Amino acid sequence: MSTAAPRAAGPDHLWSVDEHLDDILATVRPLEPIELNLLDAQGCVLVEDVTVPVSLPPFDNSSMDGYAVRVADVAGASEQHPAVLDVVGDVAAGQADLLHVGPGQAARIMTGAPLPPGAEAVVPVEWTDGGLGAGPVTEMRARGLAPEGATGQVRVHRPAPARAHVRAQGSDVRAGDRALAAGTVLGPPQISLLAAIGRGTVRVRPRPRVVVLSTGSELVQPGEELRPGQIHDSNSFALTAAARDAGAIAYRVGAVADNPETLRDTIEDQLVRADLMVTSGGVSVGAYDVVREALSSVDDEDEPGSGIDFRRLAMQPGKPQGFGSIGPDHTPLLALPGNPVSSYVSFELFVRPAIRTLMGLTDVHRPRARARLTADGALTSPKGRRQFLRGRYADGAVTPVGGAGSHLVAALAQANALIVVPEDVESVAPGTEVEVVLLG
Ligand SMILES: Nc1nc2c(c(=O)[nH]1)N[C@H]1C(S)=C(S)[C@@H](COP(=O)(O)OP(=O)(O)OC[C@H]3O[C@@H](n4cnc5c(N)ncnc54)[C@H](O)[C@@H]3O)O[C@H]1N2
Ligand code: MOO
Repeated sequence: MSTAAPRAAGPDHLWSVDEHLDDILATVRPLEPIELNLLDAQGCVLVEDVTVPVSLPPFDNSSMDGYAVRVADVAGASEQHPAVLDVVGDVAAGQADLLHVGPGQAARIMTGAPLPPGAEAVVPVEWTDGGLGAGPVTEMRARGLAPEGATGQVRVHRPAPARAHVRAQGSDVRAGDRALAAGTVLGPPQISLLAAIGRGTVRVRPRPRVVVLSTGSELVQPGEELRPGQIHDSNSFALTAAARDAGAIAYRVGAVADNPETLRDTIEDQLVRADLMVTSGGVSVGAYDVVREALSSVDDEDEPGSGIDFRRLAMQPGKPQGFGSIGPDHTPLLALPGNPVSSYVSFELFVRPAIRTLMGLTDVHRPRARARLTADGALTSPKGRRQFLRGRYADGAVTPVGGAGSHLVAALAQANALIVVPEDVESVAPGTEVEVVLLG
């Protein structure tokens, strides 16, 4: 990451959602490319043009289980007047020593096997008697059960033009072609192609390593009993899952108690495996808001250029936020508010684009759509705040789920979209067209 951008805004500045996002995206830079094994490169952005070294298919081969024949030998063949050919042997996929098919001869051939010299076409086994001397068959008999199938005679019931059922060398890609362009995101089909052309490794931008840690002395890990005043830590799970969903390798650090020294030590310990750090909680104005307390002072003599800026945003939920960099490598850190819906919405709007920028993706944002609001009554929204309400989107309509409260995790679990209510809108009537962020 480059040195944290100087932040001109004063402490009283109310940041817009876009200003905060711009600040993050202006600071976070794509990770340096590395060479990765194919499967480790899944979901990553390719940084090299990949050239095909050897044509695909590498040789003419059969697309059917059948018989490799000479066109003249099967011309005019029918079930009443079959072409009777001598079977010179089998050609299986992977076979290197090939038989020669001469006039009046056929080789039994399997799908993917090289077309043997002399043969010009393949007739599927269903067009023959399979060497059994009766009518048409539907399949070959297994070699172990009927070894005699590789010899004897076969009756062919239909003619075949030259190259019938033959997949030509280079009909897929040719040596020297560009298989994939730099900038391609490697999904399963692209990984298939790379493997097919023999590439075991590729040069890509790696998945960012994201360390997620939650703060709060009230937090207990799921599976453990709650004592009075305690709640289960859900944010570290939600944010870790969301980071993975965004493409990151995410490490969840269990909840850290509200103690600034412990928090600073924990963050310093984690920096070694982090390309990005995400914290939840402790960014508001309370006396126990540990992230703010511990990291406000990080803009220190040890790490010039580092620092976390705590700010208020004109949004709801997600008003208090922290952003900056930390440690010798200026690792970017986003400090999200603790309310579960606030932290999740903040992730979607700010952390996800940061992760995808680190990956070198150009498409870093969730898709958006216009939708007709379906609701029992008008939605209300605080003046001067961009509100992100949870909703269920389908077929061009969106229905709010739950209210605006940023503790409503059950409603969040029902949502598949965020309804965006702009800063200057205080009421939205049912039937109005609204913007939605599709959560996928
Ligand atoms: N006087 C003011 N109080 C608050 C303001 C304000 O402007 N003035 N802002 C409110 C807003 S908005 C938010 S959002 C929260 C943010 O608070 P913090 O980031 O300091 O978060 P905490 O106080 O640590 O926790 C808030 C809430 O969330 C629960 N929580 C925290 N971590 C987790 C977790 N990992 N899993 C589940 N739940 C978690 C925590 O128990 C609290 O209930 O501040 C408001 N206050
Ligand atoms: O902004 Mo807080 O995130 O409204 O609950």
